[in-house]
Amino acid sequence: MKKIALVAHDRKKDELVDFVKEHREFFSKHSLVSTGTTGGRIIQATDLEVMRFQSGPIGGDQQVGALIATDEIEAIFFFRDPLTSQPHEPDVQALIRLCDVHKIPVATNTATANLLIKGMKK
Ligand SMILES: O=C(CO)COP(=O)(O)O
Repeated sequence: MKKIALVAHDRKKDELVDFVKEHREFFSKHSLVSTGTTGGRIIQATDLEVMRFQSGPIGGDQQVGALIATDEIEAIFFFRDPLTSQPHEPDVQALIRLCDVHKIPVATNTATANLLIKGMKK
């Protein structure tokens, strides 16, 4: 089974946690991976099983990217903070770029995330 990746910048973590809680049943049927801090928050809030990588700024985004490159990711929910500059912005861009290279659906906000879940349920 391919994996779903869950990633959120600090000011978007509450939104992603709420989103995962709202769609707990859907996410419970998938294999989940996450960057370090985001994954910790989701585990704490939901009891879902999540494989955690390093925190984003120290390589976690690149670890998710590596799974895209090896065709192990089905979709990414990456709630980005568009109003705060990130020290690892090149890693963020690289992750989004790899989604486009490999045609992996990536939802960067709740509106798209809801549509993506609808599409994946079919
Ligand atoms: O920085 C991130 C995505 O770019 C997320 O990393 P954390 O989940 O470790 O905060």
